Amino acid sequence: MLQFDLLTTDPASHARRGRLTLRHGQVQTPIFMPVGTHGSVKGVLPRSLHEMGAQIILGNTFHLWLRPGLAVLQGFGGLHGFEKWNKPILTDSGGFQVWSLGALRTITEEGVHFASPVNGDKLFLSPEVSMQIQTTLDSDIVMQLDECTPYETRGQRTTERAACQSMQMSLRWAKRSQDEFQRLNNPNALFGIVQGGMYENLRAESLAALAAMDLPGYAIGGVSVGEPKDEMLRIMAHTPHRLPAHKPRYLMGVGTPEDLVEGVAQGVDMFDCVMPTRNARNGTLFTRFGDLKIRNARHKTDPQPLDGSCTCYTCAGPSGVAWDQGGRDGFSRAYLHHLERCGEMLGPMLSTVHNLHYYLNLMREIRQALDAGEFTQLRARLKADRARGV
Ligand SMILES: CNc1nc2cc3c(=O)[nH]c(N)nc3c(CC[C@H]3O[C@@H](OC)[C@H](OC)[C@@H]3OC)c2[nH]1
Repeated sequence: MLQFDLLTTDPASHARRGRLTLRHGQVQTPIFMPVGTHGSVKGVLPRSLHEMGAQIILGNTFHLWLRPGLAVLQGFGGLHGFEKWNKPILTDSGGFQVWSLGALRTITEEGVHFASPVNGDKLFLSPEVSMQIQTTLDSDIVMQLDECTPYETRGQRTTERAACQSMQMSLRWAKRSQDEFQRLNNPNALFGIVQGGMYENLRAESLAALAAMDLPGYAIGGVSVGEPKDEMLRIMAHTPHRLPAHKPRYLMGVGTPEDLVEGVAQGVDMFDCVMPTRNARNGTLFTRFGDLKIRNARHKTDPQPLDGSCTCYTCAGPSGVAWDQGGRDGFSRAYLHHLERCGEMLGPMLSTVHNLHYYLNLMREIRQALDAGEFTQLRARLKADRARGV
């Protein structure tokens, strides 16, 4: 079940404001979706996710299938009951993780045979098995099983012929996913995934075939897989706005704050990326004026918060009043630098709250600008601010 209401479209770009209604609630778009691969967004309490305005989070079929396993998840009625998240969840099909297993797997038309990296068990993942797992997880948005076409194969750029064969198998797997999804009477929403490598003609073929399947939503896969930035931007400029306008569009695995703004301008509604959470754990923080490395000695005595305009708990404390507005309840860069240097758990926790809040707040600002017809101005201001440097 999914309803997508298109609220406004920007006259000067492909940007649009929308609202997704799913079984576990509504999601305002454009939206960023925090990644919770193993059933938790690393280092963040669910209550903090609610406080910072997270509307939907991700889970991962592959990892959850291996651990804790379907029997455990079944006992809790699925992932919502297990991880105590009562808003929407999107789960990936598991294909991307199996691909990253490299030598440990054999791909056939039927599906993928591989050895569990957890305990060595011989496992088999097919479109049908992926649908069965995601039905047990009871996620609001289910991704088809696809093959994420690699950007390179043995150091050589993937050829058009190889990308075509891979894309066509993903189309056959989309059909098998849809048939199984319907056979299981899954009440949620199945998304197709556009492949085609870095070849616009193949992307067009993939999206036309998927559009004809009349799926509730569509993702653009096969990007953010190590390709040069200009290649990703080329696909981002080609594919999203060619997808059905009245269906949600999800760009998988993207990206930096600049990529999100550019993606919205190209017509993307939904994003996921491990960057805010993963970078937080290695001390790279996003701020309005650029990225900041908290381990750098220059922060040793700095009383300012990470970002003077930020109202997150890390920058503005319990009062939520930003430093620039006179708030002095936030944690200083000196303190965060100290925690990082000592390897204190609280360091990555506070950094993750800030980075996720930064991404979610960026999308909130974009939605507000689209509502006010000021997206072009916001896009220009964000670009200039981020280039200023911290
Ligand atoms: C980082 N760049 C990136 N390019 C991607 C391309 C694809 C793709 O073509 N097909 C599929 N099915 N998934 C993709 C994914 C998602 C990875 C999942 O893995 C987890 O993030 C790492 C997360 O699981 C909670 C996410 O679920 C949506 C990509 N991620």
